[in-house]
Amino acid sequence: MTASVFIDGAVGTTGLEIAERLAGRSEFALVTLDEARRKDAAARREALNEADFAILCLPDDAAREAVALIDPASKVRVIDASSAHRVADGWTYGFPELIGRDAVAGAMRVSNPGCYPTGFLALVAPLVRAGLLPADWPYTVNAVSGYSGGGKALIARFEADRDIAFRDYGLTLEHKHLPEMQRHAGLAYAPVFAPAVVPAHRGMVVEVPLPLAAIPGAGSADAMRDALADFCGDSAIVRMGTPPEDGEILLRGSRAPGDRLELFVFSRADGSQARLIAALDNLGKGASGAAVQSLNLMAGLPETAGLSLND
Ligand SMILES: NC(=O)C1=CN([C@@H]2O[C@H](COP(=O)(O)OP(=O)(O)OC[C@H]3O[C@@H](n4cnc5c(N)ncnc54)[C@H](OP(=O)(O)O)[C@@H]3O)[C@@H](O)[C@H]2O)C=CC1
Ligand SMILES: CC(=O)N[C@@H](CCC(=O)OP(=O)(O)O)C(=O)O
Repeated sequence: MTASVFIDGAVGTTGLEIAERLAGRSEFALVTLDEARRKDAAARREALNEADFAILCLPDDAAREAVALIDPASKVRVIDASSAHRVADGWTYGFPELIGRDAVAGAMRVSNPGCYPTGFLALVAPLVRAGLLPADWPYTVNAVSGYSGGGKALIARFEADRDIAFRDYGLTLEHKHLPEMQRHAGLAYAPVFAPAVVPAHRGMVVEVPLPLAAIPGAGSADAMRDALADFCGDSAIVRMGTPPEDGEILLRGSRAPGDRLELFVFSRADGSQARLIAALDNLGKGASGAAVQSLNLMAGLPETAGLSLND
């Protein structure tokens, strides 16, 4: 049977990439609103309520508005790519590797994780669960993203001003991703989060530095590698990266789209310090790839269908 899918925000950065991943798939039929009607509340209400699945690729306020347009009796199942519902009651956090594939498969309302939290949570949550990192340590997250992470507005800005070599931001220390990082890793404190943007279209590197010798109860770097490998299991999407022989992880301006998330643990020979690093595509496992993975599970299909998992 073919399921209908309405992407609200279909011409935005995330929406377009989801449509690309669904194109040509016979299991899904895309419902589209033309340019004149795509922001019309009545047209959106009808499309939202009649679809089998609605994927919200909208700013937070518009995503909340879309949910309010849904009749409680509607059969529609929702995946929200925005940050509006990531710690909200009644929503399942769409990180199947962390929350459980069955939980996502059975959910009516799924909130897609943020791109930075995807990297952070994959590194830290399994180690907290395994007792290798304490829940009450004040963690730090350093991250760089390609400019598509900021949607159409940031893409336009970076493409208009080729002189920006590095953009440090989040300087109020109140980034919207902090609540989901804290909640879904089960931490006592929100991490100190230092995000930045570089002049690459897509891709991101998320890093958690660990002064292991000073962290009460921290496990060894080897034990962390083993625990993260267990977390990856036989997933085709999340895997341990091969440590680079040249000792560097590059985010190339020409990075191809991809839906993988790769995890690394680097450490000093004396074991006193480690750096946990996650590499992903902000538009892949960080957004559109994750939404399609959850959609696949909700539709009872293999989780990797339509995803780009080539090296
Ligand atoms: N880019 C990324 O890497 C990631 C994005 N996200 C999240 O996904 C969501 C979408 O982001 P992104 O695709 O980057 O953003 P974009 O700005 O690229 O796209 C958003 C789209 O929503 C449309 N829109 C805005 N308001 C309404 C409305 N009231 N009704 C219908 N359409 C509307 C916009 O229209 P118009 O074209 O006219 O502006 C635009 O096409 C955001 O919440 C974002 O935070 C999450 C993870 C990663
Ligand atoms: C580079 C850049 O600006 N990135 C965005 C986050 C992208 C993302 O994950 O989107 P959500 O808004 O859905 O969480 C930011 O820092 O706000």
